[in-house]
Amino acid sequence: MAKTEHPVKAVGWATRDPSGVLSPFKFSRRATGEHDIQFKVLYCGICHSDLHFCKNEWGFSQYPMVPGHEIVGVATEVGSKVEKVKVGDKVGVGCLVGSCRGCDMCSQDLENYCPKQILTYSAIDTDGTLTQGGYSNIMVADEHFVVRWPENLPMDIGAPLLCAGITTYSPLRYFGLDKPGVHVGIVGLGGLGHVGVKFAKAFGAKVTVISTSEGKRQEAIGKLGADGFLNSRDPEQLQAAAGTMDGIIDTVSAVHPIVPLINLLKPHGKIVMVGVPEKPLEFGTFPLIAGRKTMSGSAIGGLKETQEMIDFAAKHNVLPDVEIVPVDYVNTAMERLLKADVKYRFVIDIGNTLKSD
Ligand SMILES: NC(=O)c1ccc[n+]([C@@H]2O[C@H](COP(=O)([O-])OP(=O)(O)OC[C@H]3O[C@@H](n4cnc5c(N)ncnc54)[C@H](O)[C@@H]3O)[C@@H](O)[C@H]2O)c1
Ligand SMILES: [Zn+2]
Ligand SMILES: [Zn+2]
Repeated sequence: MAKTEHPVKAVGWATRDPSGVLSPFKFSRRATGEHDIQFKVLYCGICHSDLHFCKNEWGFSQYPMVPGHEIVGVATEVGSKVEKVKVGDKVGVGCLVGSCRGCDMCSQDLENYCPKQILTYSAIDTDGTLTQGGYSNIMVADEHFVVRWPENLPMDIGAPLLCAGITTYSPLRYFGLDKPGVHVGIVGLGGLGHVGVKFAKAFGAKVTVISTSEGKRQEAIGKLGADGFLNSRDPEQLQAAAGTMDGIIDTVSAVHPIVPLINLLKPHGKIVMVGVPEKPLEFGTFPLIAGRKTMSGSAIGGLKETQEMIDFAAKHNVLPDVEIVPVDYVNTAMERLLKADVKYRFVIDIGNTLKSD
């Protein structure tokens, strides 16, 4: 029988069932092991994956669930063998808290593709208990899965980099969309999309935002620095841009047409799916065949690359646009997220608004 009680008392906001409604929740965290870092959570971003998970839209949610995988705070206790940080240092945890550390993927710093990876919440930990995420006052994780937080990076604004940041940074890098001279399309201007635009611009690429919301045109170009904007509901605009892009990162969270996007690619162009709609997408193969195009997917990033991404963001001032909210606003935030009514990421001010008793 799995042990369910740990010695460290914790509080958070959890959902108990696929209604997805979150409410205060008392639970426990394990004692700090020799390789562990325990930290006081100060900020946690709200990712659309939290919403998919809360409502069991992917079919593998485990309850009760404290979501949150864009977690930033300050180390309060470190195990005797921890080398990465000391008490008082700023730290972050993203989507992963464990992996096998020995497989082919792990040995290439790709813990994100380890078959035994352990997600930050809604997963079974090595001791048989459920992992719980960052909508909580305290966190503990093996130092391997903890990121050192750069001194000059604000913790509130920077928190979304731990998922939205790495999820766009990693495919831009891996698929060679990280240099001047390449034309990158970013589909969906939400949490992931807006950070993707900022990273692609920081790499020197030409960036076109592809969105269903005409209202985002001005902001995409004027504020986020995109070079162009395509309204994906306007076939004429899409036709005019056909065959112009080297790569596309698709961040859309719901079912949407793919063929018009594939048509935007040059021959040998690549479309990388990072959004995870709850139902399958449909597409014919002709648009891929014509021009030997590639369709791929990408999941977050390994820990080495996550640290590299955070350091790059701090150095090049790649900062998410956030709306900071108190923890008791989280259900409203989820409703607004579903309606794409946020510019562009909610971050919960855990440190100042989550009561610890
Ligand atoms: N691959 C990964 O590792 C990874 C990591 C994080 C998030 N995700 C997934 O990426 C997706 C986006 O996450 P996010 O946090 O940026 O979400 P978000 O809600 O902030 O952004 C999603 C965007 O998609 C747009 N959109 C929604 N429905 C649409 C439709 N039918 N047609 C066109 N556009 C539509 C919204 O307007 C919004 O701009 C989610 O599915 C999330 O689960 C994947
Ligand atoms: Zn996420
Ligand atoms: Zn592994």
